[in-house]
Amino acid sequence: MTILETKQVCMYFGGLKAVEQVDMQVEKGEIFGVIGPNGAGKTTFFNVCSGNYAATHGDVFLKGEAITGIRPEQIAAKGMARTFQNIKLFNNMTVLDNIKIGFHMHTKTQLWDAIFHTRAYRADEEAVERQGMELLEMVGLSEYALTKAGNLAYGTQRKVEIARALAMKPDILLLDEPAAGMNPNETMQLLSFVKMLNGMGYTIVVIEHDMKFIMNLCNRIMVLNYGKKLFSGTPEEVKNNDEVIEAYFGKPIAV
Ligand SMILES: Nc1ncnc2c1ncn2[C@@H]1O[C@H](COP(=O)(O)OP(=O)(O)OP(=O)(O)O)[C@@H](O)[C@H]1O
Repeated sequence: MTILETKQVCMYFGGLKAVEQVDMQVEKGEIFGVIGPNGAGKTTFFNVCSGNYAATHGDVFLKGEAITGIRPEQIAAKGMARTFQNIKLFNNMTVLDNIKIGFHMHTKTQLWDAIFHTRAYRADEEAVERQGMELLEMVGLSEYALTKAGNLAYGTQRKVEIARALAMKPDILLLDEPAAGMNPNETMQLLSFVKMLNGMGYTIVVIEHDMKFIMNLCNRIMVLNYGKKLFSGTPEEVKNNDEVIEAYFGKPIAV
């Protein structure tokens, strides 16, 4: 079953064709990679998929439903969550409080309830606290629940950010350069973490520059170059494709 599909997606900034006629199909349960040289259009393409940008042309489908042009929070509510290149945690809040923010999307209480601490508000707070702890336990981060996010090692912050995206109860998770700035040890741990999430049933689409990471992680990979899809295939096929090798400045891809 196709969970995320783009058809002829284009994104232009004035005369600049950042994304040009990209077709992509991500199947349920897979880890799908998006790679390409700097400026190839990867992040712009993600922004179109997640509703942060409205495509100039083309369509995006989530679980068969057209989501082109609808707002990011509506797309998130339909089952797509994402992380960004820069970590966006609240550093002065605990890990648990950061996670709880993700859950509040699903609670029914209003501002009124929060101000007056109504029974409904207290019940929601308790439920969110419990679900937050359950989520942290599920992903192996419960020991950090009461630690301030800003005090965590960089690699752990990244995991917490991914865990917070899971609070939105997504079917599909888009990760934009999750290994950026990590040391080799943190990258290895992140690889296991993402594989574990995939084992739990989450479909994952990931942009990454670290070739070793992407080749070891993904079932299939799409290569973008100058906004266009250059090639799509298994890691083995990508590694051996002449056009892909050429796009990476004529060098064989080191993995
Ligand atoms: N908001 C914007 N306004 C104008 N041009 C933009 C905007 N966002 C991206 N671009 C341009 O679109 C092209 C694609 O950029 P994008 O960031 O999507 O590439 P990328 O493949 O993600 O690059 P990197 O690997 O360096 O993150 C680049 O030429 C970039 O300068």
